[in-house]
Amino acid sequence: PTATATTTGNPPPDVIRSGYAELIVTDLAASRWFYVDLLGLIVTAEDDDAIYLRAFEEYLHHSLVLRRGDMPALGRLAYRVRGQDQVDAAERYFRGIGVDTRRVPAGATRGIGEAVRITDPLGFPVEFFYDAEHTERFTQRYDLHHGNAITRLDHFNVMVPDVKAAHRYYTGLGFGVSETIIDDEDNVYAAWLYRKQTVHDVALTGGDGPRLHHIAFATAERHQILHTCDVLGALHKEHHIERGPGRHGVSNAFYLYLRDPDGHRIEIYTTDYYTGDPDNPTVEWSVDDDRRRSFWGHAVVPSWYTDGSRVHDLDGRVVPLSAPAVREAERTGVIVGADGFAIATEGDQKIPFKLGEQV
Ligand SMILES: O=C1C=CC(S(=O)(=O)O)=CC1(O)O
Ligand SMILES: [Fe+2]
Repeated sequence: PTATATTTGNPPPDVIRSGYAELIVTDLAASRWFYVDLLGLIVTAEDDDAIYLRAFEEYLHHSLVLRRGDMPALGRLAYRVRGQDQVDAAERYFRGIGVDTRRVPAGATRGIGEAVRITDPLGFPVEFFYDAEHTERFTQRYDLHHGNAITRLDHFNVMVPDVKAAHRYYTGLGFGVSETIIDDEDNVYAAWLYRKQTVHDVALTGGDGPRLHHIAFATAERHQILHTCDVLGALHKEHHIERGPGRHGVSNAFYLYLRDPDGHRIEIYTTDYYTGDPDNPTVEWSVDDDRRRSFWGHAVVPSWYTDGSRVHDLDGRVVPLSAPAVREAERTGVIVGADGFAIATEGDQKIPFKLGEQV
């Protein structure tokens, strides 16, 4: 995929992957239990206000920051670019398209070098960085791995009122499109876009936005996801499981969705597929195909479509929401749109035990 220069001729920054996220949490100790004791992320650094976490294959300072705040929110999504010169390119490109663009000094985020922060055209707080402190990579520290060893950050999923506009924005940054959910009336319900050579670094979910849908981490193998489920059951904390475990249609990944103590959604994800050739084809799913979200046809709980985390602007204020301008086809009469709560049928018979019949 090739990026398109702006009208001022400035090419977009060369993004290599989703780099880190900052989540605002209301109880740092409760969040520490969830992300460190339960999920097994490694603490690179911590102080009274924040915890800096990384996964076992990661050698940069962190891929997740938990920062204490009064209400849960997304503080920032950060993409790593290919070099410090691409931070400069980001500044030129985003000033060129007229969005709020600010350069921050090294250390503005502990462990991260000089970077550029924007409010992107979709309303999200996004940082572009390269320089970052290196730390020990625990890939083979099996003495420290729990049974659910998380290997790395995989992707962001964001909720936007206009998926098509968000799709245009990200393809303009040179992201490839690996998969979409569409209908026969040219509606796009969701899309998955990538810079690294897997299914996505960012996914677009239709709904009121800007909101964060989830942050996803990868494990190496499915059994590590199942171990997290067993641990939650054993601890009688099973209420943290929102959806799954299961197999996705889109991405083909094996998945589990959790809700952290503040309700932020975290996906644990493994075995998607390679997308690195220039002619990698886009997989298009019909919104009527009940295998799209869960390949085995499992119902998707309503909260997975309706809930998301509010986002901060660059000054820490909550960004107001916009609703989808055009309500999707009224197959379900639900404002989330046809991609949620589909009515499953066999021939002309509705299937009573499927979710769409129950909401
Ligand atoms: O990572 C993902 C891959 C697939 C899906 S879906 O539920 O299959 O649409 C959701 C997701 O964006 O979380
Ligand atoms: Fe995901």
